[in-house]
This record gives sequence, structure tokens and C-alpha cells, in this order.
Amino acid sequence: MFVRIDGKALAARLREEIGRQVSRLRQHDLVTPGLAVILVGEDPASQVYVRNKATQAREAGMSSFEYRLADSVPQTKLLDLIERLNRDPEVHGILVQLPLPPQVEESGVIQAIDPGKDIDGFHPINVGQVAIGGPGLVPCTPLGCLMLLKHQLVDLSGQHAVVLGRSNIVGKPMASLLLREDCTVTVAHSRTRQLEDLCRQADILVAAVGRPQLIKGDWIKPGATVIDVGINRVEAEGRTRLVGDVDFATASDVAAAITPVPGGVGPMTIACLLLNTLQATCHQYDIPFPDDIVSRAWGDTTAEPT
Ligand SMILES: Nc1nc2c(c(=O)[nH]1)N[C@@H](CN(C=O)c1ccc(C(=O)N[C@@H](CCC(=O)O)C(=O)O)cc1)CN2
Ligand SMILES: [Mg+2]
Repeated sequence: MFVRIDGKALAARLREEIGRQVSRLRQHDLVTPGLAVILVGEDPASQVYVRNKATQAREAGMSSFEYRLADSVPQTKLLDLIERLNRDPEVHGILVQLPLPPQVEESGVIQAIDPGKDIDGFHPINVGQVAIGGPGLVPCTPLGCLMLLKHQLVDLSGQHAVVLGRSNIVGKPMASLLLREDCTVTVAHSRTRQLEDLCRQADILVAAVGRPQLIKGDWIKPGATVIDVGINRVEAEGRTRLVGDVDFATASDVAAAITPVPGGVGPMTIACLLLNTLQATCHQYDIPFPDDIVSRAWGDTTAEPT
């Protein structure tokens, strides 16, 4: 039986459980987790994502601090703000929404964030921890993908996972996380030869290439589990529609399970951001982090954050 993996519903349940944990911290007068979000410029999609992050943080009982900077902001001003937030005791998680305008150098900005408050998990210290299987903050999109995979499959050991895309935000950390689950991992990208043949060998296919509906049903192994990370806006018949990197209609005839777009990975990204904020807060206050939070939310054996 084909399964449409309902990331939207699973993310809502996870956010509810995070909210319960936040109110537990607040009831005991321990701390109110605080999330600071920095947006540079006026990219319409980024504005929506930042608004959703702030709203969902408040709904979970967290404090939310939003900083909107002009598109032309000098790098030094952005770094000064990050430095101030690093020292602010009411802020436990900091993120800078990507993409950044061309005059701002992304890696310098990411490295300015205190690794303990880097709830995006983009700082080289957290990237390194994910790669060596150590403690640290895991990037939200691959963490959400892993949770959806474990919800669907429970045990990933021995599965051949093909990750399409090698970005620092999704492809590379996704490959590290799947290796930690004892998958056999292949990372493919724009220069990979015989891409279709490779995809057909995948028990697990994670598509993060940003090419609308590139992956058709005949690229997929029968019974595979497909995670679609793509968020592509396409114009059709005078309307804008959101589609993934996977052609859902043909893929659903072949795959066992697929995440839809919208309503799959995207909502999990923001739920995992709140989870990372809770984790960062607990760590900063030496409060035990409730390791079973995902299974509490979903009532199953799904992956726990690391
Ligand atoms: N600092 C960061 N920047 C960016 C990240 C990130 O994780 N950290 N990821 C993306 C954008 N992103 C979060 O920031 C994000 C993208 C999409 C969604 C989402 O819920 N999508 C919905 C559809 C929404 C729509 O209509 O556009 C869905 O898939 O159902 C959430 C978060 C790049 N930048
Ligand atoms: Mg690529």
C-alpha cells in the first residue's frame, strides 16, 4: 500500500510535544527558550519562512526576537548584532536566514555564531560533530528527513541510500546522518553519470537538487522510500504552483512511500528548528534534554535527535 508521508501532521505533533516541554521548563521557573532570527533583505520566500519560524516559536511558548536588516547592510553590522546575541542571556538559539545578499560573506557570518546557539547546525564545529557522530546541533532539514525515514522504515540499517545533491545545508549532512544509521550511502550531484540508473538502485532516495519534477517514476526502484526536499515554484496556466524535485504522480505508482511538496519535509524543518532551540537551551542550563521527545510526540520508535 502506498504511503504519502504526512510531514505536516507529524511536524504539528512534534511542535505540540516541544510546547509541553517548554511549559515544563517555564513552570519550574527554569528558563524560557529564546530564538533570535535575523533576516537580511526582502526576499519574499525568506520573509514567509522567518515569519513562520517566529510564529511557531511563540506558539510553542518560546520567546522570539526578530531582526530585519536592509539588503545593503555591511557585514560588520551583521557581525556586531550576532556578537550581541551571542552574549544575550535571553537568547538561546540564533539563526541567519539564507540566502544572504552578495556583499555579505556567508561563511564568516555562520562562524560568528556561538556554536552552542547555532540552532541551524551550520557552524563548522557542529558540521564536524555530525560527521564524526559526536554531540552537537544537527541541521534542521536533514534531521527532519531522518525522522520521517525512521517513522516510515524504523530500521535503516543496510539500506542503499542515494542522496541527490551535495549542499552543505542538506546533501552532505544527510549523507553523514544516513551513514550513522548504517546505510550504504551514495551522494550524487550535477556531474554524476548515469544518474537514472543510480537512482533505480536506491532503497532510500533523498532528492535535494532544486530541479522541478526531475525524478520520474521510472527512475525509482519499486518499493523505495522517497524523501523530496525540493521546493520549486513553477508557472503553469497563469498560476504559480509549488512542486518538489520528484514527479509525485508517476513516482507514487512505483515507490512505497513519498513525502509530498508542500506538506512533507518543509514543515519538519521548522519543527526541528524549535527542537534544536529547546536542546540548545537545555544544554546551556545543564538541564537534561528529554531524549524521547520524538517518540513521545509520535508514539513510535522514530529517530531521536543526537
Ligand atoms: N538559515 C536557514 N536558511 C534556510 C534554511 C534553513 O534551514 N536555515 N532552509 C531553507 C528555507 N526554510 C527555512 O529556513 C524553509 C523552507 C520551506 C519550508 C516549508 O515549510 N515549506 C512548505 C511550503 C511553503 C511555501 O509555500 O513556500 C512545505 O514544504 O510544505 C520551511 C522552511 C533555505 N534557507
Ligand atoms: Mg548539486
